Amino acid sequence: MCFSVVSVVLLLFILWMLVVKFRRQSHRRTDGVAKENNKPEAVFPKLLHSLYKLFFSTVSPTISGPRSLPLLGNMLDLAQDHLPIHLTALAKCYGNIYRLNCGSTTMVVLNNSEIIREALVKKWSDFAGRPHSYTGDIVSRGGRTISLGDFSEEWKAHRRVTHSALQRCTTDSLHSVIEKQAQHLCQVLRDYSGKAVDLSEDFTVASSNVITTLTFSKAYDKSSAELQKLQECLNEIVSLWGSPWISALDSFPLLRKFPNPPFSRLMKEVARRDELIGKHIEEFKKSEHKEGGTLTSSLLKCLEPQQGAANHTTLTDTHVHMTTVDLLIGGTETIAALLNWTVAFLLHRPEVQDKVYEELCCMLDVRHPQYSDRHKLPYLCALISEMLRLRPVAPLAVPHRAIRNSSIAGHFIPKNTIIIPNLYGAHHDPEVWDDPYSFKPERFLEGGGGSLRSLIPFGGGARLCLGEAVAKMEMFLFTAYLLREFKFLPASKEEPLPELRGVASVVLKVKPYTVIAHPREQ
Ligand code: HEM
Repeated sequence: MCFSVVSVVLLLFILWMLVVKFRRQSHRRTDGVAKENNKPEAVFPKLLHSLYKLFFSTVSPTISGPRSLPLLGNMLDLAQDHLPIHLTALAKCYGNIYRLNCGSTTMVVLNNSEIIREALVKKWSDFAGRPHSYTGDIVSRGGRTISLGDFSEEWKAHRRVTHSALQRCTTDSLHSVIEKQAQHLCQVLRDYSGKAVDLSEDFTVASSNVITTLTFSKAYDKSSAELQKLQECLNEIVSLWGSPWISALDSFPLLRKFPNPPFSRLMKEVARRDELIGKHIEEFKKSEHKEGGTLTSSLLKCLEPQQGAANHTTLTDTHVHMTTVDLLIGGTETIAALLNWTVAFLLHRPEVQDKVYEELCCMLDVRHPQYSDRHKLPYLCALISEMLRLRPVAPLAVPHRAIRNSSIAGHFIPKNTIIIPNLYGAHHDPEVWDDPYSFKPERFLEGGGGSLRSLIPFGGGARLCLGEAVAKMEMFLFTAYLLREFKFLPASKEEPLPELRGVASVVLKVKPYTVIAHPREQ
């Protein structure tokens, strides 16, 4: 009863706002066509169209989905605390492709790797867009990040230039940068002298240092106030932006008129982020590394006018700034979360660590691991693949947008439909994976039945994770160094082992836990 009253009041309020909006719009227009529309009868078809969009989905009627409530649509589904698990459960009822409504937006959720591949890889040019959103524009300075920018000539130039700069760094220096961080991380763990600790911050510092070294030739100590400020601010932005309080503003514009403390915090953190990164770039421009082979120096060079080249790029200082944001956000919490998941799962199956350790000792003897050793270390590689399968740290990738009318799995998908690739669901599909919820690295050994083709933790197509090569090298070297040097033991016999469901926001993280890093005898 109470719910119905609230719904009716909200509906009346929205109707009133729409009438006011259309009346204002029609008064503002002055051209001939607009004068036609000034007639009150032209306002109402538009009003009806908006209401129609609000209530009814326009995707193929053959795509089913959970019941959509008046006005709220499927907001309650989208506000679930572990969205990837909830979306995967919905796939059991509605199939591998289903629809959700949110305000006037229609979303199509894809839950199996073949369907995801069809949209992201085979039909990449139809689905390479990103949704335009009010809050996304605030976080990305009007869509000027690679991750949130829509598919356009400017975005393509931005991605191309960053991709080549990253490739150059990967060839020239990435291996030694990661090795240095892996050795430093091992030293930090040795210094704990067998104490039970939460390692998540150490993993964050190590992965963040890889990115700051690549971009600015700078690495930080865990105690650095500068690093702490930056990490705090980026984490806060990611977690606030993933919260339903903020996403609701994209689907229900009227809510922007009301006070929203999480949104005010988001604005404050974005301003703080821009101040911190801006300071870094200005310091870098003055430093001796300016001419060196870092990613930022390559990007800054692209902005300089080339002799004889007419307007060679549309990129600006803002793009360089936002590339740093993209790489720091994309490249820090993902790797840290995956390392943290790996240790958590290894505590549940300690014999896996022993097998990796034996393989490392047998193949490398006393030598440090190199990325080129990966072909000799199948068990270690199987462990990494299994972690990427079980806990894809970007479980719902980043939403895509259909930039033209298209189809997926034979269903009509109109332009502007939002596509959610449920990578978590695809990696737990019982049709593809035997015993999908169990931690079994052996499935990726020869004859184990695990399908590398169905493993899509980095997405695919035009929007394939830009840091895939960096991430693979980091995962390999960090895991090899850690498992070579330490045996991870539970904090105590009394404490329960880490909980493995995790907390899902933009990044899927394990809940905090403590662990003992016991040094192996060398
Ligand atoms: C295990 C680690 C990682 C995983 C699982 C991962 C996964 C993903 C996924 C699923 C996407 C979205 C793809 C899509 O929209 O279809 C993505 C995008 C992106 N990732 Fe990663 N990522 C990882 C590490 C990194 C690293 C280390 C960097 C930077 C060095 C990075 C930078 C980016 C960027 C810039 C994008 C946006 C690409 C675009 O929109 O064109 N990621 N990542």
